[in-house]
Amino acid sequence: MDEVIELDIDGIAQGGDGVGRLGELVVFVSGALPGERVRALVRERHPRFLRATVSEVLHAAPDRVAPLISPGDHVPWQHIAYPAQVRYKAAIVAEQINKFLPGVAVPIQPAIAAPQPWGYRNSARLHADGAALGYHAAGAKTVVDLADDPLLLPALRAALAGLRQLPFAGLINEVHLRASATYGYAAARIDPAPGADRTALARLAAAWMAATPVLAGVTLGDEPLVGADAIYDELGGVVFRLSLSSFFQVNHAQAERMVEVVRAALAPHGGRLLDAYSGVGSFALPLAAAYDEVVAVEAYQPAVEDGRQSAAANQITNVQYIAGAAERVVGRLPGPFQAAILDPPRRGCHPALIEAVISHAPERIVYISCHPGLIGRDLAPLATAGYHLILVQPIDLFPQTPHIETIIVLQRA
Ligand SMILES: C[S@@+](CC[C@H](N)C(=O)[O-])C[C@H]1O[C@@H](n2cnc3c(N)ncnc32)[C@H](O)[C@@H]1O
Repeated sequence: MDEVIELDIDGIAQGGDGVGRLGELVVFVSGALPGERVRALVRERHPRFLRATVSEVLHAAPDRVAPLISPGDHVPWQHIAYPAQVRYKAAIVAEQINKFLPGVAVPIQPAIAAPQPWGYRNSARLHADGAALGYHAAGAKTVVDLADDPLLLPALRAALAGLRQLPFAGLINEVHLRASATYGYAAARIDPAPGADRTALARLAAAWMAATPVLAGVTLGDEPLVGADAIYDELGGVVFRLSLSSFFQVNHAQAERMVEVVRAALAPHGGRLLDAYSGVGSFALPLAAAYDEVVAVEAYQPAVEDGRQSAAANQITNVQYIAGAAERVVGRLPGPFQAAILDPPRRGCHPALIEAVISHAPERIVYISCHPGLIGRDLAPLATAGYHLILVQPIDLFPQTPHIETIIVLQRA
């Protein structure tokens, strides 16, 4: 029989679960908030901790609000009032840094709240299963059919509604939607179902575009199918060309704030800037005018192509893009660099990349994290090499979810 426990919640963990205790055991309870007493269903038992899911809230915290979408697995913090989400995120970052770098002073600022806690996402990855179209259920491969998603920008909600009217069953496996926040339109990439006929896919794409005036094009994987195969958006005063698979921050308003924070953190500018894990150049291109030269290193070739085309279209001539793994490329670059930006994917920086950056001895380093649990691991060698933290700035790019973005500025001693 399923085990039900009753406990008080007094903390919140990296990953988003409420935290309580049952005797000697720590219990991570999804859907629970600090200050609550809950009944919870045990999902996993480990020697020192349990994982459980709230089944009944016996005493609700003042921060609890009614969820907007059901079941809403992709918005696991929608039961938390938005100001509290922002507070919890800064607290999680501070706790994670203290845990991994004990004794290091952490100059943490309050998290920068998003101007729009809903209706901000400029991209979505939807899965199709027969006539169902939506996100995967939490921790499973089953597709939860999704009539609408208020987390998305209006152009993407229109694209989703347009596709749902059409006979897509058996033709598509996945759909990646990307919107231009600045210009208010969208494009889509279809990953076909096995054996789907290309002509039928082209007909579906054309019908989808006819039903959705804001949809400018549909690609089949990376190949053009009907209409546009990229979108254009602005960031930091630069017009970017974006293929449908290149990385671009999902929250445009907060990406603008990130560029501002990074620009201010690196002042005084001048000399050479290294932008490692640069993507299309979201920092490299807006900051180019402040440096003699910027070297942008990115492993994903389509993002490098987008970056080069964007640089040319904006008449930016002092940014050099290098396609390759940062951990192999950066150590071989000629120095010196006065400043470096490190913005790795969720798995954090490769240790060889950190060593290579240290060898270039930049005066200032901006490290951008989307995984607070790895900040301590990545910063430890920098701290040992004499860099100290001068700013820790969480910024909320992902309202309604426990994901946390943090900009960390380090200065060479
Ligand atoms: C979090 S994104 C940041 C992109 C960019 N700074 C931005 O804000 O748009 C991480 C980027 O690192 C790239 N990447 C992943 N592994 C890499 C590696 N080993 N070397 C270089 N780039 C890598 C990804 O393709 C992605 O574009």
